[in-house]
Amino acid sequence: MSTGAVTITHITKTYGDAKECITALDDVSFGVEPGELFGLIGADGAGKTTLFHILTTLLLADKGTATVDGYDVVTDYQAIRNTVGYMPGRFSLYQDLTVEENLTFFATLFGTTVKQNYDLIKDIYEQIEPFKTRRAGKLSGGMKQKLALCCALIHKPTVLFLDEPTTGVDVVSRREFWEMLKRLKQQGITILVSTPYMDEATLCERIALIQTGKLLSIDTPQAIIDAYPGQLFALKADSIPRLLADVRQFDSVRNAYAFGEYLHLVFKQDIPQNVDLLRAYLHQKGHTNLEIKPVTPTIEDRFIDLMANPT
Ligand SMILES: Nc1ncnc2c1ncn2[C@@H]1O[C@H](COP(=O)(O)OP(=O)(O)OP(=O)(O)O)[C@@H](O)[C@H]1O
Repeated sequence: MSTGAVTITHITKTYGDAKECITALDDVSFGVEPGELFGLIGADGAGKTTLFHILTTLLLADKGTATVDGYDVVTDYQAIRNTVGYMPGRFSLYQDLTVEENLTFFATLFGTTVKQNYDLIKDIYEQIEPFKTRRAGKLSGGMKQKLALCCALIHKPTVLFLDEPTTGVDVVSRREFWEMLKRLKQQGITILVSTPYMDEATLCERIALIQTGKLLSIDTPQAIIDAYPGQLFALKADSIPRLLADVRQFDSVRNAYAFGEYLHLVFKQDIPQNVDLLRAYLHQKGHTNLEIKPVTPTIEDRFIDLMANPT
């Protein structure tokens, strides 16, 4: 038996046939510790759902092995189905059943009752209880999300998989949702959460950055930021689109991209003359109200850099 809450070893998964083959996961290996709040961060199509489907035994990998709570995803799939909680990206709820009917249904599926495990969901359920006779299909996005989380928790799972739980949910509900995850973590539940939102990455203890089936980096959010190579600069001028086109032509620039109201830019090599030379070049190109300043990178900057220069 493996000791990690989740172990993934050389998992590869392709879809399609020899003529048109998509590699959704390409030799992915990593582990999640018991009780960890772990984030899988990647854009649409990165392979997050495929990995969750393999770990929740809904899909077989082509190659590699994986365990959840010590159980093998192939040979012990029944044990895994009883011990994990899974909140799929698209809502798993029965739209025609009411809030309480959905919850009772999921409890019954797992041979338990709402009463038996109410303690675990109490905080979350209390927020939707006033609407308990409302059909799930008539709930707001944030309320659906809370009900789906209650349904995924009602059998007291040891490992919880949440696939893009905050996609399409308003900012306040997103924040509340992450508060709920922290409280669940305090109860010892291992949580794997996938998200395309970079700001949510920093709320996890460790994260894996994934792009087109490949793991780009795995560490704590701070360590991933600290590994940013070189000094990052933010710059702006009166015409941002023209500024971007011009800096991309400048020989010593390694990467430049739009970031909020600024451009972010990193040089190929950090030398003291960089900024003066760039400023002179941009003045000569006719840019006005030019501002260039050093900034601290975010997870998103690191992700962009890793995507452009995978190691
Ligand atoms: N059943 C399928 N048949 C063919 N290709 C698939 C299938 N499911 C996923 N893919 C492809 O595999 C790749 C990974 O998809 P996956 O859904 O795992 O990514 P994701 O990170 O979860 O993104 P999303 O948020 O868009 O679901 C994508 O290129 C996707 O188009």
